[in-house]
Amino acid sequence: MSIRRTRLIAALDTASHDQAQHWAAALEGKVDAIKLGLEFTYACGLDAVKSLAARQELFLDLKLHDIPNTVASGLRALAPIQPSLMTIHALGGAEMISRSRAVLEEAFDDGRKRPKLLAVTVLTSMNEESLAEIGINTTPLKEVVRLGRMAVRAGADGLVCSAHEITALRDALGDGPELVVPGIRPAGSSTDDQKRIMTPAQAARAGADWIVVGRPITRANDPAAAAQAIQDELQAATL
Ligand SMILES: O=c1ccn([C@@H]2O[C@H](COP(=O)(O)O)[C@@H](O)[C@H]2O)c(=O)[nH]1
Repeated sequence: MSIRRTRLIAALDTASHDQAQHWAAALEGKVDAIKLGLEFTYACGLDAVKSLAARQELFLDLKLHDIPNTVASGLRALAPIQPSLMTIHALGGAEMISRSRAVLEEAFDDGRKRPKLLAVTVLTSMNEESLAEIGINTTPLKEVVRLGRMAVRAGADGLVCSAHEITALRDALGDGPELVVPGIRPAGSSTDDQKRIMTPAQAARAGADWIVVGRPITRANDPAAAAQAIQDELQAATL
């Protein structure tokens, strides 16, 4: 059994600044970080991202994927927001990842805490069938480990993966890389568009550093109570 503490990130997926502020305030002290992604950032802008980051630890999940120079420059432009975690796609390749890491090292060479650079491996909304549709004829597990090895070698601090791949990634890469795990569904909740899912307790036992939970919290009648129930489940799983 793992002795890591698995931390909870609430994904605040909304196009409304008021809604995100409301959730963030309700979840303060109940979650370890908030996640803002494409929907919020495109709809509300970077000043709104910055204002939410001032109150809570931030996972800025923009999943950059472009040529190395464009991704590295994008990260340089995002650096003033100072998130704790930020994402690029592993499929952008080793040069893109190493240049991204170098840009972050440079932007934070003044002693401020550098954001951890996470490479997204295979989206948790994909299964073996959806991989085959894009011409990748292998299992998500093998593909995640292949991409994960390359990404960590190139300079990623961690990986976004599903809970199903944690054990294989730890075997391949050790305890170093930060494993951030979406596709989390408390027992009985709707799977929505997620394919590779596990419960909070299963992900904690597998050794996730962070779990990312969106709709099971934000669609609950009482998001703070839903987050607290997940924290209780995480704690019980690692006792
Ligand atoms: O592979 C990935 C990468 C990122 N995500 C993000 O996590 C949350 C999950 O939201 P739920 O509502 O709990 O499904 C969402 O913001 C995704 O962009 C992911 O799900 N899978």
